[in-house]
This record gives sequence, structure tokens and C-alpha cells, in this order.
Amino acid sequence: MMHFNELVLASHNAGKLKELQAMLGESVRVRSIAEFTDVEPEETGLSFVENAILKARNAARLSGLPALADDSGLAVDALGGAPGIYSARYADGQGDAANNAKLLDVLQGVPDAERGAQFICSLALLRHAEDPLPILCEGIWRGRILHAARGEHGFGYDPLFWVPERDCSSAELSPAEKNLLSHRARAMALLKQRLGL
Ligand SMILES: O=P(O)(O)OP(=O)(O)OP(=O)(O)OC[C@H]1O[C@@H](n2cnc3c(O)ncnc32)[C@H](O)[C@@H]1O
Ligand SMILES: [Mg+2]
Repeated sequence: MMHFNELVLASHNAGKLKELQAMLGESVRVRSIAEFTDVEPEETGLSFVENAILKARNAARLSGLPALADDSGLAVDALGGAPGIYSARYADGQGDAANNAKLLDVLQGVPDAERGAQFICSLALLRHAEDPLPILCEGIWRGRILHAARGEHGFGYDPLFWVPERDCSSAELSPAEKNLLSHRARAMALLKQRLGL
């Protein structure tokens, strides 16, 4: 078991930060990487876990604090797991709306039965910049890609992700409900267990 009073969240994504902070609750004082830098490290890894470690290591180095990073994305069955680790860059860095438009476009005409997908979240926690044994946890959330956007909550691909267990899109869930069900929630539950939180 391991405990800190403080850690830095190595993400520049406001939606993610809000969710991670809500899930950590009062258990630890959370600082943002934005206090230390505006520069985002290049995500050169070929897997979620490599990118999560890379982001956490960069943040630990810059802040001198333990660092938690989240690398996540959407893997669509009919696309062989794309956009996957490239989810944020799917429409060449034009942002969430462009990513969602591109996904709807490439899935045009694909029937519901073939629109299965999963959100994936890989969390990496490093105690310090040279930590040789990061704590790694992952979570997967199965669903299906809708034919049009629904809902106003969440961020990223949430309006296009159908949640079978609730019969609505991920963007139609309240933030509290998404934080009980999501890929990020599952990964964070494992991390909290590992930390004894
Ligand atoms: O790397 P950081 O700074 O954390 O921020 P980012 O937005 O670039 O994050 P990623 O590199 O991990 O890319 C994640 C992509 O997957 C999407 N994504 C991840 N979790 C999601 C969720 O819970 N709901 C909707 N989209 C999500 C998100 O919108 C991005 O396009
Ligand atoms: Mg990123």
C-alpha cells in the first residue's frame, strides 16, 4: 500500500480532469499539470499504457510530485479497433466535433449489429519521475456507436456512445452515473484498491 497527500494529474483535457477529480474525492490533494506547463508531451507510444506512462513521467519530472495520467480512447469493432490510441487525433487535431463527424461518416451504412465499440482507459501512477514500477490499471466499457449524436453531458465521443445497460447515450448520463459505469471509473476503482484508498 502506498499513500500520498498530493499528486499531479497529467492531463490537459478538462472533461477527463473533472471526472478523475470527482472519482478521487477528498482522498488526496489534486494539482493540475497546467500549474506547471502548457506544453503537452508528444504521445509517441503504440499502446495506451505506454502513452499513460509517458505522460505521467513527464508530469512527475516537471512537478516533482507523484503523477497520475490517463490515456484513453474509443475502439470500434468494425474499424479493427480504430481510432484507438489515435482517438484524440482522429480528425487531425480539429477537436471533438470533427472527430465525431468523421466517425459517423466512416460508419455510414454500417448496421447496428456491427457497430459494437469499447472505451478503453489506461491509468499510470508514478511515485516520482524515475519510478521503475508504475502502478497500472485499466478499464473497458462496452457499447455501440449511434447513428447521430445524443445528449449534452460528458465530452469527446460521449454523444455517439450507446450505453446498453442504461438505454441511452453516454452524454445523456448524469456525470455521477457516468462516473459509476465508465472505463475510467473501472480503472480508477482498481487504482483506489491498489492504493488502499
Ligand atoms: O492526453 P491528455 O492531456 O490527457 O488529453 P487528451 O484529450 O489528449 O486524451 P487522450 O490522449 O487520452 O485521448 C483520449 C481520446 O479519447 C476520447 N475519450 C476518452 N475518454 C472518453 C470519455 O470518457 N468520453 C468520451 N470520449 C473519451 C477523448 O475525447 C480523446 O479524443
Ligand atoms: Mg492526449
